[in-house]
Amino acid sequence: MFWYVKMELVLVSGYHNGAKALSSLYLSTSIMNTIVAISLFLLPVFCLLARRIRSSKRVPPGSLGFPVIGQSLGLLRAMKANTAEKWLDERVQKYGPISKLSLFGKPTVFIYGQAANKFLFTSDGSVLTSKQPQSLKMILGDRCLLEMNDEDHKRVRDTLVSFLKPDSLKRYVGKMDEEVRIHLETYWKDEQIIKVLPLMKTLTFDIICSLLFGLERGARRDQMLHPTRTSSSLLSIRGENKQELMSENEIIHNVMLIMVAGYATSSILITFMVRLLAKNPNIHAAVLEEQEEIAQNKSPGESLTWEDLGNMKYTWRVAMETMRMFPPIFGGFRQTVKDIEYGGYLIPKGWQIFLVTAKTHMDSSIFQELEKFDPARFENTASLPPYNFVPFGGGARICPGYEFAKVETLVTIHYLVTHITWKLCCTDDFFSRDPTPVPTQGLPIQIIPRKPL
Ligand code: HEM
Repeated sequence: MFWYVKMELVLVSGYHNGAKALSSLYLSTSIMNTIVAISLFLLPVFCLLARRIRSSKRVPPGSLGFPVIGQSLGLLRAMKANTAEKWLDERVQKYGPISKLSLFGKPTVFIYGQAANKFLFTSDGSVLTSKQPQSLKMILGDRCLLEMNDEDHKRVRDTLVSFLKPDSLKRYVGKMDEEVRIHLETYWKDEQIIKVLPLMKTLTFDIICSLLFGLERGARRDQMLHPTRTSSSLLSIRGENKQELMSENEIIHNVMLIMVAGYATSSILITFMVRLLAKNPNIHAAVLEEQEEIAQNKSPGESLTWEDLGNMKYTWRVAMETMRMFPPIFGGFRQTVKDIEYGGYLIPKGWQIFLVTAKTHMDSSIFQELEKFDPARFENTASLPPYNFVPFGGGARICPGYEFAKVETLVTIHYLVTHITWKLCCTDDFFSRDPTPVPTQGLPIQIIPRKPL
């Protein structure tokens, strides 16, 4: 702008002062031209620099730490020591609710809270993609749901979810009932001391093998550990016109995902319910009362039905309160597709977002008396403000195994409370995160049979 005004002044003075002024005008014009050329060249550079300076000012506070390592070891150590909440609270105190750090080799922004949950669950693939840390990707494969987005994600998810819908689940109840009984008869007998977590992992693994992959007890189940030899029912999935709905890689990678996502989470939920019921005799008594009422209407050996599960409302509240206090999954990762603004900060394209979804479960402005194990909180779930209680995530990626997990948990707790009692044998009350919560020594308990199965 400046060069243009100056040239106009020179032109006006040249009109009044003759030839001398005219030559001066030519000189000024050529200088002006040079300035214009330089300015045109520098302007974009200047704009770029200005943008960079502005952007870097708006990236959230915090430090990216050492290259590659960043804060990964600090977080992993805190999780092992069961001090992850404290570790995160210290970050919040130091940097505020949104801060940058580096996790698993990537620049990351840590966010939490109801608004953060809503943002993550409602953002589509044009803003955030699902990308897991490299280590998880190597285990599960790059064609599993957690690595897929938009149309691809929808296609594969719709196919998988058909196996997990209530219509399919209604047919599973009898089979689940059988798996649970055989498991309890085999491992939970006499007055012995057993470890709950490894046994629950065996049970939930067996249930998935049998119900989702059609693998009955015996050597064939071991094949699931070698996915390339899998002959699961998922492999035979076809569309209405017999066309293939998923590629072979997609089937293999999602079989792996369902195995891991399905058995590692439900086993934790049931293990922590066993722990909390032992510590809260009144709640154990109320669960027993509900389950005995159902058991009394059954003839010996008759299995539970879908309708019976609908009558286990109190027991499911106990499960929800267990997941509030000890969520099997306490957070997740996404990646930005473009520069985005969140909470007044800029999160650059390609950065990781680390959202600790379950931090709202331990927010005293949402749940009173946080440390109290109180299933009554869930008597009226409609009164809970949205995006605060999110053990199964939310939005397009909400856990498709939610109903499946509910059925296996209710069936297992039914047979546990009606057939045995137990007391904790742990010498401490400790658990670490790996990344799911893991009680000391797998939670040893002394079992006392009540009545035979
Ligand atoms: C108590 C039990 C369970 C809990 C607490 C749980 C929790 C979750 C959460 C929080 C997510 C969302 C992760 C994210 O947004 O990044 C998720 C996803 C998933 N869960 Fe579960 N889950 C459980 C049981 C199961 C079971 C039994 C299955 C299968 C039989 C299963 C299969 C999956 C799959 C396939 C996904 C990925 C969905 C997608 O990306 O679209 N889960 N689960």
